[in-house]
Amino acid sequence: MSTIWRRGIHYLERLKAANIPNELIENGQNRVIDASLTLIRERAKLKAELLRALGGVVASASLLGVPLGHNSSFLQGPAFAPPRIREAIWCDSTNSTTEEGKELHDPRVLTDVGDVPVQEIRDCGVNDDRLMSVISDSVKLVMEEAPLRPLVLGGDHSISFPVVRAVSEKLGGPVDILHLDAHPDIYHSFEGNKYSHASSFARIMEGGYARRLLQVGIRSITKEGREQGKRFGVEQYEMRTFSRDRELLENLKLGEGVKGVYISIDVDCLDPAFAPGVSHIEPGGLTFRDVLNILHNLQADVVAADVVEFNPQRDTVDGMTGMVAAKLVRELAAKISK
Ligand SMILES: NC(=[NH2+])NCCC[C@H](N)C(=O)O
Ligand SMILES: [Mn+2]
Ligand SMILES: [Mn+2]
Repeated sequence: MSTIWRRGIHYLERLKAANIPNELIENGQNRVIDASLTLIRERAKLKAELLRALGGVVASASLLGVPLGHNSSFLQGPAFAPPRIREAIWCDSTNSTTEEGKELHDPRVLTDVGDVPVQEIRDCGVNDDRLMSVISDSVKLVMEEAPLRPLVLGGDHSISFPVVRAVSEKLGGPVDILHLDAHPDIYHSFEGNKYSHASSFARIMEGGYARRLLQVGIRSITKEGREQGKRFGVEQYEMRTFSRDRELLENLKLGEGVKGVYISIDVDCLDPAFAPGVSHIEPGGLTFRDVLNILHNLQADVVAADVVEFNPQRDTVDGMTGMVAAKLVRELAAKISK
């Protein structure tokens, strides 16, 4: 697949070459984007009205799918993840109770506002600057509706930048970020793409959207990854020292003195034995229980979270990684809601 196709500009170029007036193109793009935001806004409003009528809910997780895969440097399958994750969340092979006893069918724990229609928007020739703004705006629409808090389903990891930007702008200050990943995703730009999934945390740190960034599960890091980490004061916990760091990571307290805590889980933080359905297979990772121990013991006010990089096109036939991603989402919903 050509880079041009992946960046989604070919369609616009073709329309322009055919002498279609800019105004006509832009007007259509605006209408499609407005319609997309309207659907998310109205669903968020409805869910929040119901919760406020119930009363006594401080925070409730609300799913927002961002089916975007074109900023991946390798495979684009993560664009197909959100519906697979939803399907696995409600799969009858399990039940709707989280490990610590929260009930997922209870809207005070989890609701859903649907997906940002990424493909439909790109099909109108919308570029990535604008698309990233639409993602940020969608996240803000969810946060607008207390007690909803966004629980975002990726998508490749590029989506964390517009999501964290929105969270920080909406809350009016930086957050602390717990980022679980095999990779630091902090290249200044990757293959010339500043929105690459391998650069999202460079954009987040440059923007001043995070005070602390803790990266856990790291085992594929280049010289630039380490240098950028130092430059931005990132706390990088590498797998090669995990047995030593475990104690600390399983007793984290984050977010004091800032607006809250954001959790970003790249499914490839897990060892491929636990999660083979990812684009970037990187042996030597965390066990599923390592991740849950870190999450369950974390002391934090989690204001939003994402689960990214699940690639259904690389999953086993029984959808094992879909269940893994779904369980991460379920446990994050439990962590967020209160
Ligand atoms: N979000 C991700 N899965 N990023 C993977 C980035 C892989 C990239 N080749 C690197 O060297 O870091
Ligand atoms: Mn990543
Ligand atoms: Mn990764």
